[in-house]
Amino acid sequence: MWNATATAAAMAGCSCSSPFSTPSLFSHPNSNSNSNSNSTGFSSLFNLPSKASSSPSSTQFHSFCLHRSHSLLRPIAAAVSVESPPLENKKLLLEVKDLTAVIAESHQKILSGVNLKFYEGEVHAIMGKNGSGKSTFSKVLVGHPDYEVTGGTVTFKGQDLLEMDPEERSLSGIFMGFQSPVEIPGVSNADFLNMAYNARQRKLGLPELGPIEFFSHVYSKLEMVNMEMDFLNRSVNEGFSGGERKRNEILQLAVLGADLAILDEIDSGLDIDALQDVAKAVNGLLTLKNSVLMITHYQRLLEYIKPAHIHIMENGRIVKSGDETLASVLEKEGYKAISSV
Ligand SMILES: Nc1ncnc2c1ncn2[C@@H]1O[C@H](COP(=O)(O)OP(=O)(O)OP(=O)(O)O)[C@@H](O)[C@H]1O
Repeated sequence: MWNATATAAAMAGCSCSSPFSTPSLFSHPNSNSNSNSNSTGFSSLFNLPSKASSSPSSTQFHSFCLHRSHSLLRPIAAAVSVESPPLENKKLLLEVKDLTAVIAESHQKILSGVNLKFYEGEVHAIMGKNGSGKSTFSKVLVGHPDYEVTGGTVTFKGQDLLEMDPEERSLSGIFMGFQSPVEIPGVSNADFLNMAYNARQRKLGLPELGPIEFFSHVYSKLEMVNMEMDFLNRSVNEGFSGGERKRNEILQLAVLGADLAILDEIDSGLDIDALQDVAKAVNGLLTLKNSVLMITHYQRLLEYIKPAHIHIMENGRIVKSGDETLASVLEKEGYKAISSV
């Protein structure tokens, strides 16, 4: 099922019915919270004008996906890679083997045998021509219902990811930041985040946070992405500019956390300052355990968030992998320099 955790997970970068937008996660206003946050909400607590209500319905969350985990995040400087331990000490985070997938409705093949190995704490980037399958790959990882896996395996933290529904994927620590973040009219950003956070806490058997405690948690994250407090009171992504939506995705990631954050074109539509803010925030979330998979068309993002590995996708599979020099070759010579055909 695609639910709030999924939504949250998806909003944090996924797609739809479970790790991110699950209705079940939002359907317990009187659950065992230490704060009754769902019924009170940020708006009333802080006297913010109530532009958005605080009661998202399950339907509102159904078209999202999302992500997250709540690992502790250690800030580091922007444009600085986390120093990796030697390979033999690294733990395998994600292993994709011969993954094939089709569009569920039409059975059109999009992924034709993706292979990828990802260790904890690593940053990877996937580049490739328009339509090569990058977004499809990321959506398949979070369990987007538009796609059907037809072959191959995906192991995440030692578990069969393909056996999990989208919400379980989110709860297991995958977050997806979408290329086109979805609006949730009538639901304030703060209440959405608080509910998504508490939904995850509930699922993990951890204490929930009421509006006041949650405000402290979210306030420092706002600073991280250089967003004004007013954004907390606005409906999720409604009326946000393209750049504000991208910042909001990273805010969700910062609030919810993730072992693996998948960021689909997080740099698109960002001005130079916003790109630096977003990159700094993402770098601030990296630890020896937290990992990022970026999808991008541009080398400039990779100048701020340094990937250890760059992969080129073509016709639904990874045709070349290398270090950052691959991005420089692409920038100078285009995809013809590395095309497999
Ligand atoms: N739900 C869908 N319905 C129809 N076609 C789809 C669907 N999802 C993906 N496709 C098609 O699959 C191909 C790969 O799409 P995808 O979005 O994964 O490419 P991409 O590499 O992310 O492209 P871009 O760089 O332009 O974002 C495209 O031809 C796209 O039109």
